[in-house]
Amino acid sequence: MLGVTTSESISDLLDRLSKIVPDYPQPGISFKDLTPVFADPVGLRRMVDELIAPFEGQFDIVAGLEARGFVLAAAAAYASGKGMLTIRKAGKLPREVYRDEYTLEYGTSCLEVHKDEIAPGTRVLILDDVLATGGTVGSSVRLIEKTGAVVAGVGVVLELDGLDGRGKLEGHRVHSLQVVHS
Ligand SMILES: O=P(O)(O)OC[C@H]1O[C@H](OP(=O)(O)OP(=O)(O)O)[C@H](O)[C@@H]1O
Ligand SMILES: Nc1ncnc2[nH]cnc12
Repeated sequence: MLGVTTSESISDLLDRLSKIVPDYPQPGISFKDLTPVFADPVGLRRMVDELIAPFEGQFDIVAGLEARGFVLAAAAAYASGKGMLTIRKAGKLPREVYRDEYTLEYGTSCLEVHKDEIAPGTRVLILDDVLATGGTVGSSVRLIEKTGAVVAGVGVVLELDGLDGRGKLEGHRVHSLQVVHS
């Protein structure tokens, strides 16, 4: 297994591979960089497997949130034999969209989804790398619900404590692989 013992916990694996970058992208923000985990073959597989395991049999499609969420969602959709719902930043989707503006830890943004991408009632598993204020995932929940689909659950690799992202997702099942101090 490429030098990684199978007994290593996901938390230890994330501690070993991820990087913390102080004052990025703004002073005062402690940025949790998961790109080294994406780059590691065992790391990527472990993250994806552990994100989808609690939701097995409970979702029809995996939603990926641009940009880092795409990495996890595409791999998870492939691994579970499902498709991926593409949720993009504003202005990138070519057909009619639902749009939702939100704030996140270091600014404001806007997400969009194609209006006709999924049928009403479709059970959607949302995956992203980091849950901070919950602005991004909360926005995705609203977009998915606008299409008439149903949020089956939310999976994130890192949940930053102290920012109450979970509080914005009341009524939804949130599974995080590691809770970290922000
Ligand atoms: O809980 P929140 O406060 O919303 O923060 C979490 C979001 O912030 C990051 O995305 P970012 O918008 O920086 O975009 P990127 O994936 O394109 O780097 C991260 O990938 C999450 O989607
Ligand atoms: N502190 C942080 N590190 C990485 N991604 C983030 N998204 C929002 N806050 C973040």
